[in-house]
Amino acid sequence: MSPYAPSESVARALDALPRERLPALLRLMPKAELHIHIEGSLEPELIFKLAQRNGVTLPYASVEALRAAYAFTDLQSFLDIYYAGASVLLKEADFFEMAWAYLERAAADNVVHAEIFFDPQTHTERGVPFETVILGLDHAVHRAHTELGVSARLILCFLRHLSEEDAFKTLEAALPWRHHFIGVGLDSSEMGFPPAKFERVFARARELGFHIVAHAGEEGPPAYITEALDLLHTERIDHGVRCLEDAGLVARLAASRMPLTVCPLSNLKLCVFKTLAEHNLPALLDVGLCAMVNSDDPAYFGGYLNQNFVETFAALPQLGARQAWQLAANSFEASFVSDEQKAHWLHQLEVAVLSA
Ligand SMILES: Nc1ncnc2[nH]cnc12
Ligand SMILES: [Zn+2]
Repeated sequence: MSPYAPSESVARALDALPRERLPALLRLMPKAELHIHIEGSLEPELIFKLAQRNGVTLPYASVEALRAAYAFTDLQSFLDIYYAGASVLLKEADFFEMAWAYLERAAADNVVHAEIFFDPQTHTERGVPFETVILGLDHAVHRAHTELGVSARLILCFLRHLSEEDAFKTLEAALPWRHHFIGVGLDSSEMGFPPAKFERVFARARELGFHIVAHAGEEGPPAYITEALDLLHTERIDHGVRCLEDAGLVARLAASRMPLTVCPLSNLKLCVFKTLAEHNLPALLDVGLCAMVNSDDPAYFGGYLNQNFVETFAALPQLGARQAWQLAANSFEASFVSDEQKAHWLHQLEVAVLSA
């Protein structure tokens, strides 16, 4: 059961909202974004600008040619282009500019809080120091707080196609900047790289006091979700949409209010679901799971957070104002902030519904 059910007056307002006013509510309601890879917010225009500034040659002739290559068949076909795009990031100013652009877009979508993934190994293996990455991102995070009123935190992700030893080295190299990130995660190619491979490095991260999240059940089987829970002791599951294939797992996730950071447009573009109309988000909510909507890699998947909300609700008539509330409330519940902060945003959500 969600601890954030709407009050009676808010429930009445949600039930009375005409369907044509739903997109406006989705846009204006405050929400948290908990699954966004900052390298996945790098727009083609910025890729070309940074390539020119840094003297990096791209295997695409133009912005249009690059965009035309965004026709993915699965996760790996996307990751190949995503890592190529990230190769233009060399200087602290580049990381700042990328994160600032995302945070400005997030603010425009009424995102009041973002927990942002970054992939240090994508950069350190090209010779970019960890310090360059973290200082650029941290600068944008601070500026977003003062200039945009958006709170943001960073989560360091290990690439699961690399070794656990490499992840250990990355964690140790990051420790001088440990106050600049709040958690560790696990991303990149899922199939064939089960969470078990990273059990020891996540144990070390937990010992150090970091929050723990992991991608699981995006393309991989429900067993990977169970492993992430049992071996990595995750506090959230990123994606997790394949959990519905295992009824026992669903009962466990629901009973523990384990958050699932669902990314509908990502699932569509990576062919996890053939159409948005077939997405299982309504089913996830119906069985009582703490799911919410996120953009994953918005520059590659056709939209930022509000676009994800609006397109998903347009495709799925089962999703109405009650579900909009639930998804926003779940995003606050699942965030790594204080209960006082969550209560504050929930109040803002009530105000937004009553004025919609
Ligand atoms: N959707 C995704 N799954 C796994 N790794 C990723 N890295 C960036 N986006 C990702
Ligand atoms: Zn992701």
